[in-house]
Amino acid sequence: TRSTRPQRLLKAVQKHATRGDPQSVISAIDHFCRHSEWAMNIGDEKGSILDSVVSEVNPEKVLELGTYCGYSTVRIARLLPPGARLITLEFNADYAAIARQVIIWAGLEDKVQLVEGASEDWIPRMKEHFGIETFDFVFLDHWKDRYLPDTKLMEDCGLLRKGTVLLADNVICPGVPDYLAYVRNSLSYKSCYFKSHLEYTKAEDGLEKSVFLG
Ligand SMILES: Nc1ncc2ncn(CCCCCNC(=O)c3cc(-c4ccc(F)cc4)cc(O)c3O)c2n1
Ligand SMILES: [Mg+2]
Repeated sequence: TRSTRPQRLLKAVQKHATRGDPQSVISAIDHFCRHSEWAMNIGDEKGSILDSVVSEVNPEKVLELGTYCGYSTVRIARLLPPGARLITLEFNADYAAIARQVIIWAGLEDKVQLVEGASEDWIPRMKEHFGIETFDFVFLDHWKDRYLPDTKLMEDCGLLRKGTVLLADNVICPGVPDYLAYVRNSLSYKSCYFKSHLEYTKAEDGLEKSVFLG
């Protein structure tokens, strides 16, 4: 049977990227998505904004919601200090299998724990299952109608602390209007918008950075 797009993306990484070199993995995926097949990675333009926010926060504990093929996982993990940990949740087993291979090709498997399952099932188990107190940085890139309920769930589970930074992808396209209204109007968040473009296109999209005030 015909291969899947994530399988073809992984093949492009294994063909063009150097094992253990995260930047070459990022470049190989961006080249594949620009010149072969579009895929819903955050991409290079929004990816640079992600890089700058991660570098500013310099987090020890990171949660990523929605792994897909591991592109943003690699972007984040390559910037983490020694000993820092990234937990990434992926619902789709086929995507998770590809992402595991992409993360290994980048040589970042020691910093990353990929968990298969739904965010709503795993967020309540972060403390007892992973020994996590609170997260320093959360990247939201999963089902757009789960951004808001999962943010409230993280609050209720005590996973956010004064200063935790949430960064949300796709706040314009596909869009997360309920989440945006919440973080922009809540007295518990200081929020700002980074205008950009939908990955590999000219369409508008952007990232919303929201600092939890406790
Ligand atoms: N609850 C839970 N827990 C854990 C999980 N793991 C995965 N999922 C499900 C996530 C399914 C993929 C989410 N991402 C997107 O849908 C997405 C779409 C576009 C896009 C598409 C077509 C267009 F024409 C324009 C824009 C662009 C993006 O950058 C996107 O990120 C989970 N859910
Ligand atoms: Mg996205």
